[in-house]
Amino acid sequence: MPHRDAELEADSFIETACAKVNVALHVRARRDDGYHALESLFVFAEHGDRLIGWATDDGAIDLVIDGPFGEALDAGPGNLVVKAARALQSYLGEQRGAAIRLTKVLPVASGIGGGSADAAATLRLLVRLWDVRIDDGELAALALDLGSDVPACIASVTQLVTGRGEGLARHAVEGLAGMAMLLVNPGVAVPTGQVFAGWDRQDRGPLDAGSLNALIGSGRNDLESPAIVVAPVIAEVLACLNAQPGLVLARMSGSGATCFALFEDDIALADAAMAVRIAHPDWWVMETRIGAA
Ligand SMILES: C[C@](O)(CO)[C@H](O)COP(=O)(O)OP(=O)(O)OC[C@H]1O[C@@H](n2ccc(N)nc2=O)[C@H](O)[C@@H]1O
Ligand SMILES: Nc1ncnc2c1ncn2[C@@H]1O[C@H](COP(=O)(O)OP(=O)(O)OP(=O)(O)O)[C@@H](O)[C@H]1O
Repeated sequence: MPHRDAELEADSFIETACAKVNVALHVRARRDDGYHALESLFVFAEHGDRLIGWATDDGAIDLVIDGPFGEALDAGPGNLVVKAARALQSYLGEQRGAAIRLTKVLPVASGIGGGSADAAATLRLLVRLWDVRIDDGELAALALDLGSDVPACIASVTQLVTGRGEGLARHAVEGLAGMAMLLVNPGVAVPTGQVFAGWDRQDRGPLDAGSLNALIGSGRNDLESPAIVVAPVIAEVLACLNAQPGLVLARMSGSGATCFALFEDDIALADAAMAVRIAHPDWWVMETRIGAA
């Protein structure tokens, strides 16, 4: 029997788990629950991990992982895809299961929320596969239980995010959507908790996300310094990006180590991507653009 391309099968659904980028990330306070109160502008890249899924009748959640960063990940119960599926099943009392293939394109533990985006994409995928309805607020609560970045990854559009990650407001900034963006990771996994623990507890003030100029001029990533202590190579990535012609902004995303660079146009983006790849062939480089507001 000829091999059928899985993507052509009528009963499968596909979701993209787009990379999250914190254009600015202001840490305002350490909360009593140990988490930090943030103010951050989240944007999403047009590219990310890919999930394809089929509904099954036996209640099992079967995950297989491939892709360039697939080997770094276990497909067992600790995987955020499996955790998200189990959480939704138990919330819904759902008897059906799913077979899911995750193609891991984004580096793991890298500040661009790959795992969080996978968890959110899994929730979206299963809601479609199982044809179930769930209230937005209930879905957001399920998502927050899986990780602070997961609620914002459900909609994967530009949002102003506050609190630990639970305060979400859609927030278009003129000029941002469609902007050429380079993501660069030097290959060092940086644990989020360790970076927050290194924050010096100095509140450097609120985020002004009113315009691109404000985000560039007065926006910060307060986790940059503690992340550089954990992974000094981040400073090298930033220096390399800051030296590229046509640059609009270079900054670290999340808790690192991935840094992003926004460019004036596609040519500057392509030139910078090539320059970084030649200078640092071992770094991960992705050319993309900022998705819809
Ligand atoms: C740095 C960001 O990526 C910015 O978008 C997020 O705040 C982190 O989100 P995340 O990776 O989903 O983080 P979680 O899995 O919820 O938390 C990992 C660890 O990071 C720390 N953490 C996380 C979020 C937050 N607002 N304050 C924290 O202090 C906590 O020590 C927590 O145990
Ligand atoms: N499907 C998954 N993809 C990536 N990481 C996963 C996944 N499942 C579990 N994990 C675990 O989750 C942790 C965080 O992964 P993730 O890639 O989301 O980090 P991050 O990019 O630093 O996120 P953030 O920007 O939210 O801090 C890793 O230690 C990883 O082992």
